[in-house]
Amino acid sequence: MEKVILVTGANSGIGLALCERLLCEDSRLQLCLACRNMQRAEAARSALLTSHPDAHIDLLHLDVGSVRSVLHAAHKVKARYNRLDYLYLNAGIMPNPQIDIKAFFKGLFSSNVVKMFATAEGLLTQQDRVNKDGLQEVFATNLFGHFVLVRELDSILCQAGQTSRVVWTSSSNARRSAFSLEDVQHRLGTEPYASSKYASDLISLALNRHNNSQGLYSSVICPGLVMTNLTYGILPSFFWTLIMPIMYLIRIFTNTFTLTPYNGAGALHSLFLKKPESLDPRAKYHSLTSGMGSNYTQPRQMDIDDDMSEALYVKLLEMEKAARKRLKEEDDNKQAYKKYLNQTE
Ligand SMILES: NC(=O)C1=CN([C@@H]2O[C@H](COP(=O)(O)OP(=O)(O)OC[C@H]3O[C@@H](n4cnc5c(N)ncnc54)[C@H](OP(=O)(O)O)[C@@H]3O)[C@@H](O)[C@H]2O)C=CC1
Ligand SMILES: CC(C)=CCC[C@@H](C)[C@H]1CC[C@H]2C3=C(CC[C@]12C)[C@@]1(C)CCC(=O)C[C@@H]1CC3
Repeated sequence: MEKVILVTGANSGIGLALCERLLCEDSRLQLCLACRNMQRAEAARSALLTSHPDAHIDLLHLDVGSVRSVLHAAHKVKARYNRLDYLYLNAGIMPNPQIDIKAFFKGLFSSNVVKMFATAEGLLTQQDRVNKDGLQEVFATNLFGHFVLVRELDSILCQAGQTSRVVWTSSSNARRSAFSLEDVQHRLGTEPYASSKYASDLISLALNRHNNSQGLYSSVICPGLVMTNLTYGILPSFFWTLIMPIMYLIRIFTNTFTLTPYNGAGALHSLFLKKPESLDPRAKYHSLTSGMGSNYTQPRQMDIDDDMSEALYVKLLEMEKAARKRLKEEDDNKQAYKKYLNQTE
C-alpha cells in the first residue's frame, strides 16, 4: 500500500508547497490535507491536481485550535486509513503581530544584526486571546491541538514492524527565555508565538523518548523567513514588495531568508527522504537558501534539555485529560437535556 501522509495547514504557504514537493517526489502518495476552511482546502486540492492529475488527495476538516475538532478528525483518519506514515504538524498562527520599530533600528546598527534578521529576537510581540476551550489560542493551535492529534492517532502511528514520522514546523523565533514551565500557555507574556514554537521543540524531544521504541520518530524543522499569509500579517504586502530587493540582499548575509514557500518547505521535504534512524532528535532541521538562491537543509542543535521536555510532556498530558473530561461532561449534559426534552414532550 502507498504511503499515507497527513499535513495540517495544507491549504496555503509552506504546507501547500510541501504537498507540491511531495507529489513531485512520488505522485502515488496518499495525501490528506487537514484544514479548517474547506473552501480553501478544495482550492488547494484543485491546484495540486492541476500539476498532478492522478494524485490521491483527500480532504479532512480539522481546526487544530479546538480539542473537539481534533478528536473528531482523528476518529475520521483512523476510519479512513489503516496506516499513517507521515504526520506533518504545520498549521500555525501569529495573531496581531507588532514590530518594535525602536528595537529594529537599534538592532540594525549593532553586532547582533544578522541574528536579529534570522530570529526576530526582541523585535516581535503578539496579542493572544482565550479560545472556546479556555486555552490561549496560540498555544492551543501551534502546540496543544497537534499534541492531542499525535496522541489520538498513536494506534495508526505506532504499528508493529513499521516506522512512522511526526514533523513539527517550528521556527527560528523559538526561544528558551520566551517559555516558562510555570506559564506554558504564555498567558502572562507578549511572545506567545516564540513560546509555542519553543514548546514544540521540547515536545518533539519528549515524543522521541516515549515513542521511538514503538517505531514513532519526531523531528523539528525551521522553514526560515518565508513570504506567506503569516508574514503578510506582520507588515502590509505593499511594504514587503517595496523592501523585496533589500530582502534578497540580506539573504547574502543570512541564509535563513528562504523567502519562497517552495524553499521554506525544503527541510520538510528533505526529512521525508531521510531514514528515521539517521535523525538527530536534538537538532532542528533548517531550510536555508544561499545568496545565489540554492536551497539546502542543515541540522542545528536546539537549546533544549530532557528534564524540561519531560516536565512539559507531563503537563500536556494533564491538560489533555482535563480537556477530554470537560468535553465528556458537555456531551453528557447535552444528552441529559435531550432526554429531558423528549420526556416533557
Ligand atoms: N512564514 C514564515 O516565515 C514562517 C512560518 N513558520 C511556520 O510555518 C507554518 C506554516 O505557516 P505559513 O505557511 O508561513 O503561513 P500560512 O498562514 O500560509 O499557513 C498557515 C496554515 O495553518 C492553517 N491554520 C491556522 N490555524 C489553524 C487551525 N486552527 N486549524 C487548522 N489549520 C490552521 C492556515 O489555515 P487558514 O488558511 O484557514 O488560515 C494555513 O493553512 C506555521 O506553523 C508557522 O508558524 C515558521 C517559521 C517562519
Ligand atoms: C528590511 C527588512 C527585511 C525588514 C523586515 C524586518 C522584520 C519585519 C523581519 C526581520 C526578521 C523577520 C522574521 C520574522 C518576521 C519578519 C521579521 C521580524 C519571523 C518572526 C516570521 C515567523 C517566524 O516563525 C520566524 C521569522 C524570523 C525572522
